[in-house]
Amino acid sequence: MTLADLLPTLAVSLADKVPAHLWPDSTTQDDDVRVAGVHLASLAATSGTPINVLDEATVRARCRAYREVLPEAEVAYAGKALSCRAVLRWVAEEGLSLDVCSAGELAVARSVGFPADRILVHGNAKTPDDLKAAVAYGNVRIVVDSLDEIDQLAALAQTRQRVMIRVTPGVDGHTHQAITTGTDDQKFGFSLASGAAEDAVRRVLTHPNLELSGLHCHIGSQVRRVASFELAARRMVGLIARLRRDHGITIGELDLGGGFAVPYLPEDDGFDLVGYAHRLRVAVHYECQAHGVPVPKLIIEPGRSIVATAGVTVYRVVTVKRGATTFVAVDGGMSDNPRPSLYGARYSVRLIGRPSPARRVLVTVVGRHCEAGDVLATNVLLPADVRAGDLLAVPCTGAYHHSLASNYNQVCRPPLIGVHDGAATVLVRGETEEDLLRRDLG
Ligand SMILES: Cc1ncc(COP(=O)(O)O)c(C=O)c1O
Ligand SMILES: N[C@@H](CCCC[NH3+])C(=O)O
Repeated sequence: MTLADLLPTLAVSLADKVPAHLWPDSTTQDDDVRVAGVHLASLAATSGTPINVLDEATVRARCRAYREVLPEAEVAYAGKALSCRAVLRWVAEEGLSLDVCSAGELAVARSVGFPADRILVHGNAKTPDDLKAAVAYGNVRIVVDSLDEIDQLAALAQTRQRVMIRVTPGVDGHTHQAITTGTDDQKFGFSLASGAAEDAVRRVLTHPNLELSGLHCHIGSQVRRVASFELAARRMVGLIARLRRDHGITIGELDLGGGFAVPYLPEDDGFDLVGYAHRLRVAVHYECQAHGVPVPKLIIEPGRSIVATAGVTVYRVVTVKRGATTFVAVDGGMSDNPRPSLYGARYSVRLIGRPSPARRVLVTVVGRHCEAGDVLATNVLLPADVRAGDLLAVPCTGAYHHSLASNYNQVCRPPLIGVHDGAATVLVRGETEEDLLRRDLG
């Protein structure tokens, strides 16, 4: 065999290997992808497709990484990224707290006995049911987001209720507009610049059954720039100092939210967690010293970065249409992953389950839904002989996939399958048509 014979094969195997940092920690790649020792193609053969696969060890490792870099902080997992009993048990066991944003997320927390004093309840428009569920849970912290909510909560609370105030610090996270939450003039929080945040503090103080335990801000999701987090932290400490000066209040807890970016594409850098922790600590301590206020207990709320790279989705190719663009259509789509249509999100994709010596070509992977915008990945390299029946694996699907999934076109939501030590366990079963029909009382 000559080198020329070998080169295409070499190129093929290199092209197929989506870089390791996009997969769960335990992944090995050859013709197939194995996660925690489980062959994804075999799993797809037995479980059907699409499937969302989740590596327990990766979730636990990310939890530990946050606790290690900021041991003095409370780390609250933002359950909106992926909320199910198993994941909440894992994060509870790893010593994390939990951020929930609805009565439904609280119900999942309750079902695993998540400790109340480690729960933070968010939401810009908490319904009366959300507030009742939060109060009934007992000893949670409720992050209030409007003057209406403050009064409603005060009317509901039987005993003293701990609250935090969500502040909009006027900081741009430089992320997609739909997930930018720290700038002024938007639906979340009380603006710092306009004085609304101080008005909210005053309102809380008028209610003797509300106890102000801290301040909160969250500048957005998939934020890469540490400088944005730093700026938000500095502004929040400035507010803490003003509250002490003008109202004699000492703020004990400062929650700086989540939003830490993860890589989705080979060229994406990972988030510099160690650098973040260092710069945040320095910024908070420096500002506190400058203003002469005690350093509050810090809280952070990572969601995506705890679960995103722990997840892989496996689809089966239904059909391939070759034209100016090659459309590879799979058996899922915007119902299990609306992120490309919502945020123009991009993904890496690879063929699994069979070797292919064919040259690599640029294709667009699309879903099965009745919308031209139902695209999963544009311009990804797949073997030119990709065909119906093939399996495709998409990494980085642990966050905001299972939790954002819908039943569009009456398509059943896929199962969530946990993998650990060579074993696969169904964590959340896939929906069936009976599930869908059970709700339809017509
Ligand atoms: C209040 C709050 N905290 C934490 C998060 C978690 O963000 P991420 O999943 O980007 O870490 C969010 C979502 O953006 C949020 O709204
Ligand atoms: N759903 C968004 C993140 C929302 C963040 C929650 N506040 C995403 O997939 O990127």
